[in-house]
Amino acid sequence: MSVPADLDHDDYLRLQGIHKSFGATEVLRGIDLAVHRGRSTAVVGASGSGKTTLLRIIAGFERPDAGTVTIGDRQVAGPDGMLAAHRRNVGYVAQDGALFPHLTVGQNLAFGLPERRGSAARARVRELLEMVSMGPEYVGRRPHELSGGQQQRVALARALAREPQLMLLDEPFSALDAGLRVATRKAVGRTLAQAGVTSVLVTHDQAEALSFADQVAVIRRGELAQVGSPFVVYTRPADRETAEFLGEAIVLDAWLQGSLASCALGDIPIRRPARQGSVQVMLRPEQVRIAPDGPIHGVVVDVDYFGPDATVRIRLLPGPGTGSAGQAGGETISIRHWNASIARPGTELRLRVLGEGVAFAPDSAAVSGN
Ligand SMILES: Nc1ncnc2c1ncn2[C@@H]1O[C@H](COP(=O)(O)OP(=O)(O)OP(=O)(O)O)[C@@H](O)[C@H]1O
Repeated sequence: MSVPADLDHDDYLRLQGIHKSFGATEVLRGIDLAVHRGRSTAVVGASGSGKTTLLRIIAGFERPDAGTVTIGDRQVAGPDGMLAAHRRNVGYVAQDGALFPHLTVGQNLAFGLPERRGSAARARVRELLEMVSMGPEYVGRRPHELSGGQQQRVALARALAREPQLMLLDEPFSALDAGLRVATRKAVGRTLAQAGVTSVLVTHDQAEALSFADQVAVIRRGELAQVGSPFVVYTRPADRETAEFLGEAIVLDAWLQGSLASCALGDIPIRRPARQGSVQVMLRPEQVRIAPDGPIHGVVVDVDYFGPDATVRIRLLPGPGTGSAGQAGGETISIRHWNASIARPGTELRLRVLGEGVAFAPDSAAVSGN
């Protein structure tokens, strides 16, 4: 198969114009995505948005209706045909790890090796376990004698056994409880980065996507709504739906003049505004701080406490600091604060906004689900 002329040499995986329907359901509608060699991309989206279908197309388990998949310098799916899944040099880790339950850890790992027995195989099994931070004492255990996190790490080690250049991870941490999920995710991320393996993770968990990957691709109804670094997609989301999908957002009506959006939280600087006049301005809750000398006045409506911090709902009051557009206050916003006890309902507070906001078209719809 051909080498595409426009392949960026830093890209190890490139998808161009991928379409896929199942019967009358159009699941993927023109996906373009490039993943740099040795780097990680998280594809994040709501249930049913097409994540798994996309991963299965990259793996070679599904055929795209249109578009091309290029891995390394080889087009593996496109008008010229399909390269079989087992010839793509791709590892795949599913949600449940899918270890063989009747085989030991050592046998599960050896399954992927060209030589399954002998001292070389035993040494390689130990090396693979080491890569996922597990000692040789696990070799003789069966999957049911491991924790969920250990099972997932063995599944990753098994997928690494064939030394794939590309690792595909389909919600591999979602069955783990919160603490284990974070630790396993870190261990897996470190292992893949050290091995120089290019990886694509699909997840519906925004925090997981933002913390795991160098690049985040937000998928919505079969299309990529935005692709960028975790910092950029979180702080400068392309639209309101993306903003609200990726985290909590404060969205207020505003009037944008020059690079200042005037709203109930005062005049908010906007980075490179694309429009002027009537807009909606978006801030992340952590950008609004309680400050005794802050220019914005508000009154606490209620507090939702959950450990490291609390969500404090605040009704904004008209005050000297409110925007020049003449908003009279009355909007309610939710912010985060570490000390729930200073924010009892009815308490008057003063607020300060940090950093820049993002402006969206005024008719931006709120999240509609999928
Ligand atoms: N083999 C198939 N035949 C028919 N429809 C399918 C098939 N595979 C997926 N679909 C449909 O395609 C849509 C996207 O499914 P997909 O599994 O890719 O989504 P997802 O984003 O991974 O969702 P989830 O997070 O729930 O796993 C769904 O509506 C699903 O029902």
